[in-house]
Amino acid sequence: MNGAWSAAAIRRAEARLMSLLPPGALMQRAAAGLAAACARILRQQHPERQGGVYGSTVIVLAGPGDNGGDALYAAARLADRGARVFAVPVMGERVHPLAAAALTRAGGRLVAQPPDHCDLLLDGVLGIGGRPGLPGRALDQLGRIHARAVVAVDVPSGVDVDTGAVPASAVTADVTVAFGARKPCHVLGRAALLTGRLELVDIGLAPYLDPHPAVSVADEADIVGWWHRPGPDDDKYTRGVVGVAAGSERYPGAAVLATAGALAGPAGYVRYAGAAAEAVRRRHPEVVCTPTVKEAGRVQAWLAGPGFGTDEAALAELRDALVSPAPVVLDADALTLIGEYPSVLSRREAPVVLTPHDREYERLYGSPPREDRGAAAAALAKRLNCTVLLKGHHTVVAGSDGAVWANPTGRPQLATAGSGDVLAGFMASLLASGMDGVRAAVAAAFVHGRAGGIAAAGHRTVTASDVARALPGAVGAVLSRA
Ligand SMILES: NC(=O)C1=CN([C@@H]2O[C@H](COP(=O)(O)OP(=O)(O)OC[C@H]3O[C@@H](n4cnc5c(N)ncnc54)[C@H](OP(=O)(O)O)[C@@H]3O)[C@@H](O)[C@H]2O)[C@@H](O)CC1
Ligand SMILES: Nc1ncnc2c1ncn2[C@@H]1O[C@H](COP(=O)(O)OP(=O)(O)O)[C@@H](O)[C@H]1O
Ligand SMILES: [K+]
Repeated sequence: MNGAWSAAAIRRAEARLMSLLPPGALMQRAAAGLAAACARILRQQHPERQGGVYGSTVIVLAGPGDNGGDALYAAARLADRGARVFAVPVMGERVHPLAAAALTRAGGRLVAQPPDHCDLLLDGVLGIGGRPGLPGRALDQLGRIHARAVVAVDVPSGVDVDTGAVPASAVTADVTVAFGARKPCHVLGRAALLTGRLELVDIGLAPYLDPHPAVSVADEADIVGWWHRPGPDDDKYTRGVVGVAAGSERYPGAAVLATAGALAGPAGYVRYAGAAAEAVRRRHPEVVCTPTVKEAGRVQAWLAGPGFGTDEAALAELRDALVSPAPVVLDADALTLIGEYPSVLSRREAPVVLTPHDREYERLYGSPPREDRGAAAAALAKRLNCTVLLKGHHTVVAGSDGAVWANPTGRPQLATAGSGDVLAGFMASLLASGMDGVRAAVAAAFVHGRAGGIAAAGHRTVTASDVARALPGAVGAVLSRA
């Protein structure tokens, strides 16, 4: 598991580590890692030039704090290797004095107006001490400089480090070189998009970090650890039976896609309950169909909602699914029904996972999700005592205990009608196999995102059926990667 730590937690760890090191040592570690990352980028830009750094033009936007210090020290290292370096103080004349002196000694220049083209722009305006928004001088320079690559130092300046919100102007980076650990802005919300590719520089902070990150990020090893692989004593029942209450005569496709998602998961048996049995049987002969939830028999997890409507009959089906002691995933129309009749959840004790997109979230919570998407998901999870998977770019999962996970996979091509049905069916299969609600949501988003990647390879257009077809391959890729 990877994690992201708040600015305050990073500062606590930094204080512990710093007390054991000579003054300035940590900043030198950071600057050395940053300079190495910049040199790699310059080498990729100019493979013909020896080393890549010599003869390149580097501009530093230097803020008043240690973030500017890191940038200036790194730029000094690049100047030592023959880069032409121009540093622009963007907060009056306030810059890290020792780092500025090191840059000047190495042949770099502090200027008010740098060239308007460069190979690399180093954003050293603000780090974890920054409040959202950029100083005017930084904005002016960002507007006029054409950079072949923008590298953010630690975080893209201007973002809200602890939430990933971007309420005001901020830097858009190609690469962010972060020190010691991820911060929430690297993995959550719009800030995660501004981060670009993330490179972590190890400055020795890890042993001093709190054991629990503010935001967790799953990796392949987590999914492998949570996955129930069938053993010699398993049969189709012990692997878990998943029930899918989805689709209708009007929307049979939702049933087909949700059952396709369920079939790609670890459960051993998929039951379908609803009015789209004909379409489901035609596409998936292995699915056992009944007209209603009550007639479906026992399952270890239900999915209810996609395409099953919001009328009386749908509400009755939803109530029947919620009566069962099995965990339940509620998606789409079920979320609309819960918004209208919140009392149907009130006597429920077994786990529930809700999978809203932003408009569904608003129906459930009464207002749209805040830009702090981790807090938004956690607030809904707490209020309804459920697990919440808030969809979108960088999907967020929150448990009712406040735990927040950011999904690192996925791509905008997944925003295609029906892809959420596939996700919900797949998640229900994970629940049926015995995974708990938060893990099932985290693992489903992770693998679904990978399936989107496989389906979109080579810039192919992607439909929900493509995502469903790619899911078994994505499962295989994830389970064999760790
Ligand atoms: N932690 C670690 O382990 C390590 C940390 N390291 C580095 O230190 C960085 C943190 O440095 P930092 O604490 O000096 O804060 P930083 O973000 O540079 O600037 C704060 C200054 O900006 C100002 N200011 C704030 N918001 C503003 C705004 N919107 N617009 C304008 N001004 C604004 C604010 O001024 P104020 O108004 O509060 O007086 C204050 O003076 C960290 O990100 C990493 O790069 C590494 O060197 C080594 C290991
Ligand atoms: N901009 C985006 N970038 C990445 N993934 C996205 C984006 N927008 C939506 N998604 C993903 O696409 C899926 C869409 O689900 P949903 O909105 O429920 O669609 P539907 O109801 O049509 O099935 C979700 O997995 C969501 O996280
Ligand atoms: K920065």
